[in-house]
Amino acid sequence: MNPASKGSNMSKNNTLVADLGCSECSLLRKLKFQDCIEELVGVDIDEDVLKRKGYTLTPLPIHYLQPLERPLTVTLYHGSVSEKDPALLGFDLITCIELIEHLESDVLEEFQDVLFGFMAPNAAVISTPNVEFNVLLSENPRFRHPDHKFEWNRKEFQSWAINISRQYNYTVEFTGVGEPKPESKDVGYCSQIGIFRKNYTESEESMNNKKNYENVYKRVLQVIYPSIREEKYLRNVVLNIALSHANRMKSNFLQNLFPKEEDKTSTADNEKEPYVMSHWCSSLQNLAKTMESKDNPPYLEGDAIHVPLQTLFSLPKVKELCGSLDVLQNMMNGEMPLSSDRSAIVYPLHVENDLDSDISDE
Ligand SMILES: C[S@@+](CC[C@H](N)C(=O)[O-])C[C@H]1O[C@@H](n2cnc3c(N)ncnc32)[C@H](O)[C@@H]1O
Ligand SMILES: [Mg+2]
Repeated sequence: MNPASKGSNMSKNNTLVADLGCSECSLLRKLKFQDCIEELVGVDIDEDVLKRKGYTLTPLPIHYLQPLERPLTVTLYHGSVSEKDPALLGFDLITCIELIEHLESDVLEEFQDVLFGFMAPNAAVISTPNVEFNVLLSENPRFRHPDHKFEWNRKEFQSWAINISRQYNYTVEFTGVGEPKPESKDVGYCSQIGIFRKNYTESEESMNNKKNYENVYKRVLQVIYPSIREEKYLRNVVLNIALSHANRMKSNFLQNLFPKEEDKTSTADNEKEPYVMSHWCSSLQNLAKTMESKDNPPYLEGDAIHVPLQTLFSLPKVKELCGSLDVLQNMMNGEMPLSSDRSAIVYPLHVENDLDSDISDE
């Protein structure tokens, strides 16, 4: 879904985060693990780096085995932060980590307007080198990177940020990363950070106007993570939990019917008794007695072990994911043989006969 179609996202649970100048996508890879984020977007003017590193954001096999509880879409765009694209509207947070010092002054001016005037996220984080810290760097370079167009001291960055905040109705506070040693603490952080928060709620009319802008960014990657919000993945997760539990219950039940030699605590006569129907019945009666106190234990009916769905539904995770017994029944239906009233999974005993002889042979 295009984030732009979601309006201002002011009263919602899903969080949209974009990283401008995302380069090798290292921040996006970390943000992927934040449970509240449902849309992650990266933008960079360097298409090659996006194509080279984009694969690191794609789902792994484990994501299919253990789908996320929330939906998560990751999109990478090739484009310039000096251009307005409605794909970047409605975001909660936009980060620009070590980006602005790579922009020529005219591009920086356009970027200011694009970020704070057009994209207008609820919050923005901008980091840039603090040139005062450079005296502590071994080679003491003028600039830390050949592509830097400028490096600001704290006063320069703060006055730029405060001006912008006033102009676009944001509030800004400052912090940084990379503390100097105590004896040099006057130079400030290695990298300085401005955290901007929007002071207003954008009108629907203004949002709608912006949505009409033409899309100029080129999408180079979009991946949708498997999530239990999607029926097929939810079903897989529920069936995995419920069926492994059902299998365990059925095996325990069988074990009680046909105890291994060493498990038997019966009399000497009983130890010699072959596994004939009479033994079966007495085992069953004992089993029934011991399980009477438990809610909905497995039971034998006809020539099949029945595992009640109610028991599986009472597993906390299954209950949370299904919401109602009906939903669990529908998921099981077609997957496992069910009793005629659909209240239990049916495991025919004749299939187990081989197992029985295996057990008694051991
Ligand atoms: C120092 S890197 C950013 C590092 C990255 N944010 C991180 O945290 O690892 C600067 C990035 O900004 C990108 N960039 C430069 N000018 C840009 C522009 N006008 N629009 C979008 N990205 C731009 C560069 O291609 C580069 O990948
Ligand atoms: Mg830089």
